[in-house]
Amino acid sequence: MPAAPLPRNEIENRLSELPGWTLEEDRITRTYRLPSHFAAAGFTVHVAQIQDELNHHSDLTLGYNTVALSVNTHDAGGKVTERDLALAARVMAVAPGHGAR
Ligand SMILES: C[C@H](O)[C@H](O)[C@H]1CNC2=NC(N)=NC(=O)C2=N1
Repeated sequence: MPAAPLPRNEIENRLSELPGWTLEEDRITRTYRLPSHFAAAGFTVHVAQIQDELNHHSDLTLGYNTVALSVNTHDAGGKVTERDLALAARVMAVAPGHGAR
């Protein structure tokens, strides 16, 4: 998958298809709220599995009942690329199954 930095307008356009995800200082971020701490921990493990599968890893933070992701592409100098958006889309697809919103 290409790891070329994307222009801001393209990122913003693509984020319109990723509800809740925002662009903050060359990172895309999203905080999910879960029904319980245990659900949040399980969601964290699932996200880690997806990240290893994609070989693309966010800063993944587990809170009491939240899971926060913040990601850009290190190999592209810390800029947002298709790889970040692909990760966000995969996470978005599995979130409902965990009760994450
Ligand atoms: C060697 C390994 O393939 C690279 O370091 C991978 C691992 N996970 C990664 N994660 C992120 N966010 N950006 C990268 O460029 C990246 N590269």
